[in-house]
Amino acid sequence: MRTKNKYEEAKKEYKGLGINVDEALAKLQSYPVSMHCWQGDDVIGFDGSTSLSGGIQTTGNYPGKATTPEQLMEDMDKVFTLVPGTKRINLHASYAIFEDGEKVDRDAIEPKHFKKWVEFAKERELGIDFNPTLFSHEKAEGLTLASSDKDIRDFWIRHCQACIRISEYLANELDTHCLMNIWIPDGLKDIPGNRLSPRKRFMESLDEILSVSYDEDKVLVCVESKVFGIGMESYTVGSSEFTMNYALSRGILPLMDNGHYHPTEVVSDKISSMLLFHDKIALHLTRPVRWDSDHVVLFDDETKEITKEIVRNDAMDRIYLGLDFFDASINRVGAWVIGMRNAQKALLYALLQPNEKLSELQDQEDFTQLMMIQEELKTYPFNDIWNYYCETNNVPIKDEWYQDVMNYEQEVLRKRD
Ligand SMILES: C[C@H](O)[C@H](O)[C@@H](O)C(=O)CO
Ligand SMILES: [Mn+2]
Repeated sequence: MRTKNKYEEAKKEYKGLGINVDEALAKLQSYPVSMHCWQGDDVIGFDGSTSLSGGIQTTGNYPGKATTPEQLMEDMDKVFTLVPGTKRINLHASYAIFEDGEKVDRDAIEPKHFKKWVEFAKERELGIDFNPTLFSHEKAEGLTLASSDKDIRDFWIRHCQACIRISEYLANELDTHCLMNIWIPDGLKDIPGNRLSPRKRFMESLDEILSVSYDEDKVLVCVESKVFGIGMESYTVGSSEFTMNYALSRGILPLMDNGHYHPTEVVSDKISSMLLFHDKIALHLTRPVRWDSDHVVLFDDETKEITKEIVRNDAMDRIYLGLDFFDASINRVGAWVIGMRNAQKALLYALLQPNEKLSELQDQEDFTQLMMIQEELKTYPFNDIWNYYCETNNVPIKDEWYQDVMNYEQEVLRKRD
């Protein structure tokens, strides 16, 4: 093996800090990261919508976007050959696959519309996570689950109930849980005349959605908060306080997306508080640049701080991690690979921290040593461990994946346009 000698040397250095590298790698290997399908086609889906709404936006026009389920699956397969670790996939309801000219509206989708995804996942031993799609639809031009129009509310309630049935089907077929995340884009551009009523309607709609019977061990329903969206700058119905209180009071999971808070707030600082009150929580890993821009996840400080919180709080079995970005300005497969590899890298970085020692130093108020160790660790031979992990996972080391993506672009993506 090309990476073995350097790995053995690096292991000795980490051992000096009391870190068991083999144990860290074993933990990393089994921790699933859920890969969002929507990076591959700019959040468009296959159910007929042609433009993205809901106050989120993809920018860029890089060639080669997937426009069919087959193309999207082909691109995801390419990514899987280049990313180590255990993966799940995360689908939106708008990625339903209709066959033989059939087409139903979102409130009538059924498990059979996801049969091809189940086949795809089974062949690759992947779990599937799921999301109702309450945007990019004529009935989502105003509010959805919080609408003052009962017909609109009822349509989206039926949609979310259908999604619970589909999530249960996915969980049963794949013999693993399905995380079902509800995010609504409901909000107002300008100062509201009434903040309470839409939130009350949202609460009642959610209660009605959750009134269907389903296996709560298999379908993990969560609600994702947000602070603002494009065109909803002044008020979002599903605010952080709303979703936290709703999730806690109804025994479902809160989902925190690190693009969904005020710019100086960080999700890494929220995780420990949430863990004290919730058995399980979910995260969307993204990169907000000045706003919820959904840039590709990097190996940056906040990504590392988030993964450190997952690991050091001994919460790898309590925190469900998924990615959420969409960049159409660069090669979309490359974007996925970079984001997924960085999520894995950040988890590894977190697993290679002397957490007990750091905690002791904090309690002893030895802040100089605490800072010193954290800084010195930044130049430890982390890369030698990462390369070994990639090689043992049969995926390229270092930048060697890049040429593969470029060849794929020439041979597959550019032939699509
Ligand atoms: C497409 C996703 O569901 C969406 O990005 C949501 O999770 C979100 O973060 C909206 O800002
Ligand atoms: Mn999100």
